[in-house]
Amino acid sequence: MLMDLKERKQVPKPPKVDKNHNFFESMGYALSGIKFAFIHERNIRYQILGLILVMSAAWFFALPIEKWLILILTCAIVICMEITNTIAEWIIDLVTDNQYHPIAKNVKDVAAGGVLISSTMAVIVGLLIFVPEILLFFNLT
Ligand SMILES: Nc1ncnc2c1ncn2[C@@H]1O[C@H](COP(=O)(O)OP(=O)(O)OP(=O)(O)O)[C@@H](O)[C@H]1O
Repeated sequence: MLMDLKERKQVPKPPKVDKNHNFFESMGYALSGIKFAFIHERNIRYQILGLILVMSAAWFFALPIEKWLILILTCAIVICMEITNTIAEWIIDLVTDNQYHPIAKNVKDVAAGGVLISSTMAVIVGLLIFVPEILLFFNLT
């Protein structure tokens, strides 16, 4: 009887492939997805570091709420585009089994283009918001 229980404990749970049954289950898998992306994607780590630096600078310059909102939304767009790019890369690698395909190239290039556009816009937004603050801080206006 004791042996039975011990053996049963060692049986690995089958991988989950059905739908989530409640909000907390969905949340748990979403958080593990973020953790996985953070561990495996260097760019996401850089972007989260960038988010922390931008938020610290916003706090340092005591920016008004409107500018906080713009910065938060801009950072969120960049991180979400990076996550979309990561999804595209993994799906392509899964489907092509890492073999060359011209459509796979287009999908990956377009996804990377989305990241490039959002990051470029984020840099412009950052310059527009922070350059006047820096000039004011050093009395250069
Ligand atoms: N299966 C494939 N078929 C055709 N081209 C591919 C394939 N896999 C990758 N490529 C090409 O190589 C490029 C880099 O792909 P890769 O998956 O390494 O992205 P990455 O360098 O990890 O991107 P990131 O810098 O966003 O993490 C793609 O943009 C694409 O042009």
